[in-house]
Amino acid sequence: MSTTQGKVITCKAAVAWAAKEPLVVEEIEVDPPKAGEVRIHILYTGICHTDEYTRSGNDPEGKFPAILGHEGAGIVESVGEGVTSVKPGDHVIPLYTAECRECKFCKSGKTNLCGKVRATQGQGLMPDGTSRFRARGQTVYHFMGTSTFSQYTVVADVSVVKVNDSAPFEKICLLGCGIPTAWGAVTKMPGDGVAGSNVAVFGCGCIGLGVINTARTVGASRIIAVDINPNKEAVARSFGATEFVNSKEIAQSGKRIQDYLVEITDGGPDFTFDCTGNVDVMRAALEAAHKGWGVCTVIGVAPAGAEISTRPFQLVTGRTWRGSAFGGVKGRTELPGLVDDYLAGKLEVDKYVTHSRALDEMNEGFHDLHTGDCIRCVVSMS
Ligand SMILES: NC(=O)C1=CN([C@@H]2O[C@H](COP(=O)(O)OP(=O)(O)OC[C@H]3O[C@@H](n4cnc5c(N)ncnc54)[C@H](OP(=O)(O)O)[C@@H]3O)[C@@H](O)[C@H]2O)C=CC1
Ligand SMILES: N[C@@H](CCC(=O)N[C@@H](CSC=O)C(=O)NCC(=O)O)C(=O)O
Ligand SMILES: [Zn+2]
Ligand SMILES: [Zn+2]
Repeated sequence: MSTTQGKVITCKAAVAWAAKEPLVVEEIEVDPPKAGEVRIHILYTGICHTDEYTRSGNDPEGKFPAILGHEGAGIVESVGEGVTSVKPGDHVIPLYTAECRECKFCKSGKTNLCGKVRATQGQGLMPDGTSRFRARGQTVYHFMGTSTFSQYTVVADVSVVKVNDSAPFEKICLLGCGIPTAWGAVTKMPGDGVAGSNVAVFGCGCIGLGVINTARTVGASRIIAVDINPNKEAVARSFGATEFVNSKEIAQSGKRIQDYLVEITDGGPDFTFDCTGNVDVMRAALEAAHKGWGVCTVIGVAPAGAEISTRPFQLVTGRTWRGSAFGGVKGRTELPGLVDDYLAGKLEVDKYVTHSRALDEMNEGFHDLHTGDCIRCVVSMS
């Protein structure tokens, strides 16, 4: 039994006190897990663009003060009553997409979206409607059911998965979001799959590069990377892109990027992916997709109030617009296998970690996201 079991833990966390403000690394109090909950000692966390999206005030579900972070890995410190799926000492990854295996969504076999804790998660609360975090005497909200920017966090038992304990935490934290999101968006494509097809990927950040890498792994023919930053060409090619298009240059030449892509691919790529969160890009990605069968997958998360539009004719003429959350991956069922694949050298992870930071440098880590050469910044929480 751990010496902290059943007690309030005082530790450090990066607190987002208000939208648009830098995070403040300070002492917080973390309550013990209640029934059906798990308290985790977080060792490493990645910073995803979605954390920045919420910090910046663009998330309609954003609540403040909050502890952000959803791409972490750590060790179970203690469990609440009735928890049998994990135990103290287990190496785990928190899941922002829960998997209860009992709800209508889980039982449908059609989606990875679980309904068990999603409503309270969106309110920044645990399933009983309360928070386990306090700072400066105030209640602090949870985020995405994970809050990995704290040295200790509490999650629902359906929102955590035990993984192979020989895997390095500083790498497998990326299995909490970026890697499965990209991997699943490609490998779980409905229909005949992406092998042998032409693909266009808009946005060459962690997600876009992961989509490119997975498309290469499954045997796509042409993989066209599209970004506004010319420096992304080399990195996109190193992840498997066969071509690079600077969409800013295409626009400056007076052409729409979708028309250009249709032109150079004899009718359009078979599969396109938005990995930017920009609704104009989502439209271009849909309209670039091949008439009759092209499929556009939206992965990017758009700001509050933004809406997508296109002429319905684009859909009438056989293009499909779909979306993908956490790559369609069922975390408790599939993440252990993905971690094992990483350990077996079958799944790329290391190459995405370009920057490392200490917890006290969390804001510098957010700054890294905007430098153009950062795929993922991993923060050491100790
Ligand atoms: N659906 C899901 O489950 C998930 C969604 N996401 C979302 O996916 C998106 C990508 O995340 P991530 O890879 O971490 O973010 P990044 O910011 O690292 O990557 C986005 C990339 O898109 C580029 N870009 C921006 N505008 C355009 C444009 N008009 N045309 C082409 N490229 C453009 C950016 O360039 P520059 O750097 O120059 O701005 C950057 O290279 C985000 O919206 C994120 O919130 C993330 C994880 C899971
Ligand atoms: N809170 C936002 C929506 C944010 C969103 O779409 N999140 C993605 C994961 S992004 C990870 O980096 C997701 O999984 N969505 C499914 C879900 O159930 O949230 C808003 O309200 O617009
Ligand atoms: Zn994310
Ligand atoms: Zn469920």
